Amino acid sequence: MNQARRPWHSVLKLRHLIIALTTSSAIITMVATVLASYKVQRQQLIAQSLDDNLAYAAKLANTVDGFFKGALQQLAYSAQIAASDFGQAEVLRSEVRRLHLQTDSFNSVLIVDNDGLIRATSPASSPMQGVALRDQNLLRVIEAGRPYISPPYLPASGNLLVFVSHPVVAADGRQLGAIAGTIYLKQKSVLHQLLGTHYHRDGSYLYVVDAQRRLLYHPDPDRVGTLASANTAVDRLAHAASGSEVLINSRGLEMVAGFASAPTPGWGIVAQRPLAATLKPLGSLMAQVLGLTLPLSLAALVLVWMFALRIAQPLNALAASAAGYRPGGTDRALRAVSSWYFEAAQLKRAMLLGLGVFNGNLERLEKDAATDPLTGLGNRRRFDLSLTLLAEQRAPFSVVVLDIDHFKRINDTHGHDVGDAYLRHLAGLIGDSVGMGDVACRIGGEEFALLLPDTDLAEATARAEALRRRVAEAQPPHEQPMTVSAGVAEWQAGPDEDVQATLKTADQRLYCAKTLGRNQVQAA
Ligand SMILES: Nc1nc2c(ncn2[C@@H]2O[C@H](COP(=O)(O)OP(=O)(O)OP(=O)(O)O)[C@@H](O)[C@H]2O)c(=O)[nH]1
Repeated sequence: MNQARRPWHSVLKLRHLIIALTTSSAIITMVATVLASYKVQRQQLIAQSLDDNLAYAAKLANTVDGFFKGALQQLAYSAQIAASDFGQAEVLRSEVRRLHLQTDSFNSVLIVDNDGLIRATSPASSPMQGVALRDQNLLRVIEAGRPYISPPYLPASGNLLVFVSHPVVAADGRQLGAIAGTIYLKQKSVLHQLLGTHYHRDGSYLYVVDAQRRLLYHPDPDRVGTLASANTAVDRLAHAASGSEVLINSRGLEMVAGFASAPTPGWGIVAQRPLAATLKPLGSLMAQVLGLTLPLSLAALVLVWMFALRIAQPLNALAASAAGYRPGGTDRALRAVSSWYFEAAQLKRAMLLGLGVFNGNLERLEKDAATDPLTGLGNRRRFDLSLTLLAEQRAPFSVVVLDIDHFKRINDTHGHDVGDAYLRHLAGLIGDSVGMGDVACRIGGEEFALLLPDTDLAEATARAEALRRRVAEAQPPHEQPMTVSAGVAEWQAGPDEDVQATLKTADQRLYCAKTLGRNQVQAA
């Protein structure tokens, strides 16, 4: 079936609007809170991880730096001993052995003379014993003429290593050679003890680079000795800076990195943790935030809903009253509306005021519709209605029909206006003669009628006679005297009683009064 669509304003109610408004504002507030909280928590987790990694990198850099300072002091001490007896092979061998075994700083120790010839090694089994250094990098141990830490070097043995060396200087200041300790980069060495096996299951790791960006330590052994991929941490370490930042590593992963440099070897240490691992607790943190926010938001929403409904209630009731007018009912319904706040109270007051005016107008219209404008008495309509009403109530009554005698003459002689004055004059006398409950009407041109409830024929005739006499005796509005004739009839409730027949009887008796000479009352 094709139903006509209702206009939106007849479907959309204030209650719906308020609920929609409050619900959407509650949802927006909650989403904004959760988003803001997510952002703050994320920033805090990253900041915390940056701080942790920087602190860790700085601690390790400090340890590494301390180690190299100590190692150089040990080499300086051994260099002094070696210088005092540089020609004594046994002294040199015993010193390198002591340094190697006592300090545990180096994987091997060797003394080399100015010609590059290795004079003593520990362990003694080292294949380098007696060999002449040919490699330019190694020759720098001698050429440096100062404490020196070499770049990574891959000797024939295949053990990637760095040299830490100190010149051996005679008492007269001549350099005799150098003493050097090796630190293996790929095999177990002091470096691994210092840095520990820094490995977390969450993907955190650290690596060490030298000033030329070569990797000296890395969880992936294949990368040790190669150049570190370019990133800002490595760039800044090349300038001996320290700091922390989020960067992308060689595998394209976002990492939260802290970095610090160890100035003695000129190395940099980077400790980093995957951003994803850093942000892992975010899920449970957000669940906590939601767990706290959601019940509060829902409780606030329910409260706002309830309050909104209370606000809408009087307006709903006022709107319902305005939707249809029921005489008396609308007025009662409006008065019953509990308008508990200013605007609703004002609206109710205005509606009651409007309804009062409307009811007044209605009453006046009804009255006007049943009133004769010339005399102010009831008109034919009022007379007929009253007649019907009395008959319906089965209450006995009498009817008197009155007519001005020779009224045409008054009109013809003095004019219509004077005629009207006579009509008003008679209406005044009739009005004075009726009591409570009686109905006096002008039912035709110069014809009047009285309905007298609970009045029998005799009493009605007496009252008609009294009225006739008053009219005859009263001072007329103009020089011509005025008399009236009247016919009286009585109505009693009964199976055949017809009010129209009673009226007709009264009319006939009036006609009779006219024919019998006028100025008289006929009741039979
Ligand atoms: N001034 C005035 N005259 C009216 C009005 N209505 C009716 N008439 C006049 O009333 C007169 C009635 O005349 P008739 O019915 O002949 O009766 P009458 O002259 O009173 O004579 P009887 O009734 O036989 O005594 C007419 O001249 C009407 O014009 C009215 O509202 N005002």
